Amino acid sequence: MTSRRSSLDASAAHAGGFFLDDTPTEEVDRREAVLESLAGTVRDLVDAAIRTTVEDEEVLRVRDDLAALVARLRASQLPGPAGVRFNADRRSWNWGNAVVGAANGIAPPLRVVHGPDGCHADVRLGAAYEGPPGLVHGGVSAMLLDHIMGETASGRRRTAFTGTLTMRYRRGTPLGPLRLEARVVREEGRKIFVDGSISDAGGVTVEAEGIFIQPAGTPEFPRT
Ligand SMILES: CCCCCCCC(=O)SCCNC(=O)CCNC(=O)[C@H](O)C(C)(C)COP(=O)(O)OP(=O)(O)OC[C@H]1O[C@@H](n2cnc3c(N)ncnc32)[C@H](O)[C@@H]1OP(=O)(O)O
Repeated sequence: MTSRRSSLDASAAHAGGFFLDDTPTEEVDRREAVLESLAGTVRDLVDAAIRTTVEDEEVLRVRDDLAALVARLRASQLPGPAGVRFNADRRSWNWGNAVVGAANGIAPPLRVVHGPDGCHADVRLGAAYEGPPGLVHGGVSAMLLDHIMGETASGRRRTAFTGTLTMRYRRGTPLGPLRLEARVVREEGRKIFVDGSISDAGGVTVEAEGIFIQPAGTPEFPRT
């Protein structure tokens, strides 16, 4: 069994909530791809577990097989959550993040695209995100908007925490392909006002307004 502590345990410096890590970008990219492939299978597992109709005995056998696989991954673990890290190239990674974490099988995951006028992301939500029958859970919609709006406020250069997030659910958001959009409306000192929305093929289903705050004393910190 190989153990992989390396520099992922290092936290020699700290900038705007990000921890400096001396892992080279090439190794970060390689490891991220490996964890991402595992998370994809975990996501598939969650969907399969929700929708399975196999007999009880088979469900229990699969449970036991999975417990053995969990024990293999537990053979070497970080002491706590994955956190947010960056290296000397300013490559940042947050593999456990609830919305975009590459290693997080319960993250959709959202792939946020930064553009000149804000951010957008295309995502397909399946059975694991259901609230009302066939529709996205309202809390999931809020979580995804919170993230993309927060990333829009941060603009990959500063830390911005959600202060207030106001949601307007205009109609049910169907499971399936969706688009999220967010843009900065205005800034007042450390306050960044952001609008966001979720749309399906028929138009906007959810609108949100948020006030994101740059915590006092956090430096600007450009990153990729
Ligand atoms: C790159 C990754 C992006 C990820 C995006 C994900 C976004 C998230 O989920 S963040 C997690 C959820 N949010 C949190 O946990 C935040 C918890 N709250 C806090 O940390 C603090 O209350 C924080 C940072 C919001 C404000 O703290 P602080 O910097 O001390 O604020 P403070 O100095 O009192 O106020 C500064 C200004 O903001 C305003 N303000 C403070 N809190 C709020 C609030 N909750 N809502 C609206 N405005 C607020 C104040 O009125 C003040 O305005 P003005 O300058 O006009 O008087």
